[in-house]
Amino acid sequence: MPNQPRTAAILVAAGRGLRAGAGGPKQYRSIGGQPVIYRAMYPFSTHPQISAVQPVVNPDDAGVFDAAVRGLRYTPAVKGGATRQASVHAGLEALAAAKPDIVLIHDAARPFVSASLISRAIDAAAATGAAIPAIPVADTIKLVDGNGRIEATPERARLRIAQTPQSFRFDAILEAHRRAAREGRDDFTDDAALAEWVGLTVATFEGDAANMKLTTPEDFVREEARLASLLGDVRSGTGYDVHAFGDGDHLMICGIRVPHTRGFLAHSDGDVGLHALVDAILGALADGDIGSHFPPSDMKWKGAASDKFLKYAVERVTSRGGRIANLEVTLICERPKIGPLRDQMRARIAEITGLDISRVAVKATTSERLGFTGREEGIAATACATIRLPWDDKGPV
Ligand SMILES: Nc1ccn([C@@H]2O[C@H](COP(=O)(O)OP(=O)(O)OP(=O)(O)O)[C@@H](O)[C@H]2O)c(=O)n1
Ligand SMILES: C[C@](O)(CO)[C@H](O)COP(=O)(O)O
Repeated sequence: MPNQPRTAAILVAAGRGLRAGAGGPKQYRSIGGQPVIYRAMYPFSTHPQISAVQPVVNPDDAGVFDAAVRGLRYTPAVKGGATRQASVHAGLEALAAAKPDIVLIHDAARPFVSASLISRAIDAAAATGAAIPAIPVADTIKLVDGNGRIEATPERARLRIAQTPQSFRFDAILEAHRRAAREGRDDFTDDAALAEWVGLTVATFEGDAANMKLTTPEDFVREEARLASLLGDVRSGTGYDVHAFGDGDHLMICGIRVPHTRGFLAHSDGDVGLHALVDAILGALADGDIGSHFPPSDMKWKGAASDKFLKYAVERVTSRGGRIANLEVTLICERPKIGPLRDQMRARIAEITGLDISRVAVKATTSERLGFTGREEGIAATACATIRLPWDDKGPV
């Protein structure tokens, strides 16, 4: 095994979710405001050790699949089979040409998988060749006959609940699936069972009680309530920007054109208000700053309208499944007078960001004729953004 094994992930999503009741296949239903499959795929798509994410879907779901995972990194989906086992096999065959060293196989119906569980799965496969996440059993389990009479009480301390992502050396699990297909075995409910059948030793590693599979309508009700009760991953960021005045007859401030006796000296349109907001949002995401995303050295941004920058920052939040709770900007200048323009600016920021205007504040102050803003050499702006990400790899704050 190379030092840095190439690791792919298969996301099986071709099931019909019959046990979950009405509402279409459960992986496309919403949980905590996001499609189940988006939550299940996101930690794989963003994991630095996963080189490819291979979804397996039912062709009837192609449209809803595309919409549900928009913005995530994955290779084109392949068609699933009539059973979970057949769907996994289809995913493995799709990866056969790329031949990764390790493959992780995950249920799209397990939306609460974390980055750390994925890392454990990769480490376990690298160390053992075949491993699954497992959690201890809390209740006593009975083995019963067809009439419900107890045949045996297995020793609870040795029982485990099997989860996904299950991780394997790619060539071994592909060969195991091919052999099962050749021999007409299609009854394995997980890949570990199939691996055991071909004689592989399968290890276990620490699973995660939160990484449950959504199977029944009650699972949806319970997990929806749990998510609603969480504060979520709330973050705030601040931004600051300054632009000097030059020649001109108008200024762009907070997305609106303000007639003025001066213009801005700037690479873009010089909209200090929007620039400060972009930095506040990127700050909340710990995702660099406006200069790192739109370098002033890049001629592409010369004279650019700053609403593009703000839209981009908002998309950085929404593509992570997050939402902006509120935006606030304070403009520091003697002139132009911001008060009469305040609501127009709030409306424009709300329009650019898709927020309700009640979540957008525009404030202004002078600097009492002190400093560069007091001397009317330019305008400064500070901003603050609060965002809420739906969950965090390290758990809710
Ligand atoms: N033919 C199938 C059956 C299941 N799966 C996937 O395997 C995972 C675990 O299966 P399960 O929870 O049983 O899902 P369903 O088969 O959809 O559910 P049900 O048995 O209630 O119909 C799910 O992500 C499901 O989409 C699949 O890709 N192809
Ligand atoms: C693979 C699995 O999620 C491990 O617990 C489980 O076996 C899937 O079973 P299902 O019958 O497809 O629900």
